[in-house]
Amino acid sequence: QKLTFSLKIAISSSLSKIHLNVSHGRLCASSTSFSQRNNSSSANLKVDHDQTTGVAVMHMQSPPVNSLSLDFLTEICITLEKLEMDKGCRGLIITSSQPKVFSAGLDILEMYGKSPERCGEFWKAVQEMWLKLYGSNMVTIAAINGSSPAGGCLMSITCDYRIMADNPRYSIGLNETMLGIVAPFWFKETMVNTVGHRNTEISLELGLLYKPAEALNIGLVDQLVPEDQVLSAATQTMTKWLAIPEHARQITKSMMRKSTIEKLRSNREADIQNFVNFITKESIQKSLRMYMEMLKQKKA
Ligand SMILES: CC/C=C\CCC/C=C/C(=O)SCCNC(=O)CCNC(=O)[C@H](O)C(C)(C)COP(=O)(O)OP(=O)(O)OC[C@H]1O[C@@H](n2cnc3c(N)ncnc32)[C@H](O)[C@@H]1OP(=O)(O)O
Repeated sequence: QKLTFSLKIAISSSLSKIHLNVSHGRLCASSTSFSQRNNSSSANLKVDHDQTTGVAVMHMQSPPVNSLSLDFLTEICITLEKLEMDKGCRGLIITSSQPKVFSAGLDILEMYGKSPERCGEFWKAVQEMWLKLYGSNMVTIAAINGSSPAGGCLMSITCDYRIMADNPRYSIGLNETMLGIVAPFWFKETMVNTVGHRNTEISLELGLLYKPAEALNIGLVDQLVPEDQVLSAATQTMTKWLAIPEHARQITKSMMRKSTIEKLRSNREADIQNFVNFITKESIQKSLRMYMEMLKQKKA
């Protein structure tokens, strides 16, 4: 199974290279389509692709809380790759089918008690998801219909636009320090690019999770809507973004993001090594164990 996932990531990476050569200025006409149905027991994603609008909605449905495991990340990467290659898909909305949670972030169990090799494979998949999403030529909108801590927040801020359910029970933020771990430079830079240096400094050092109104106030999300309108608001916003001349929007996006992307692209191996060395430390493993116990206690 491990080999299969490595292979999938490898295929996915090479497709990405092909894509980079052909993606700018692609035509908008819809000729091909990709659809993924939720009728397989292994599928944690449902993709509804409306070929008439060119918009795909990716519903995350990995119970209980859409935590990003290696399997789930691999599934997301393959789906992103297929949609990116599909000329008929110009916009992507990411949302959750799980109640109350957009995504609980990286799967803590992937970082606890695992071999260095497995940790490395996991981190490569995290990088891959970020590279695909942050560098996507599609218009990407996060329809955040639940809590979105850490990796869930990262996923949201890699999108072009964020719409969150106006429910004070939900929160969003890069809370890594609360787990005794450190958001790597590319998490940090994505956050700086979203809310600025000072907000990021406070937010990351304190591991803050923001209520929707606070998140709107610092620009971590762009819009709040009633919970039952998150998807419709995302669809409306998508229409506006898709009305902009495509090549101009794509080049502008690339100009804004390419230095951050390039920094990770040219340092992937070192970044993996850094993660593995850090996460496998005895003291960090202890912090993760305590955090997981705290999560269980909170439930009891
Ligand atoms: C050099 C770089 C080094 C390191 C960089 C690493 C960067 C890490 C990034 C991350 O994303 S770390 C993950 C951080 N995530 C969190 O802190 C979220 C923790 N979860 C929660 O706060 C809540 O679960 C919730 C998302 C708000 C949902 O709350 P709810 O009450 O609805 O559910 P509950 O808490 O009962 O959880 C259900 C079930 O799921 C398990 N769970 C929750 N989150 C995770 C997770 N991220 N990974 C794995 N498992 C998770 C939780 O323990 C429960 O399990 P149980 O049913 O078996 O008890």
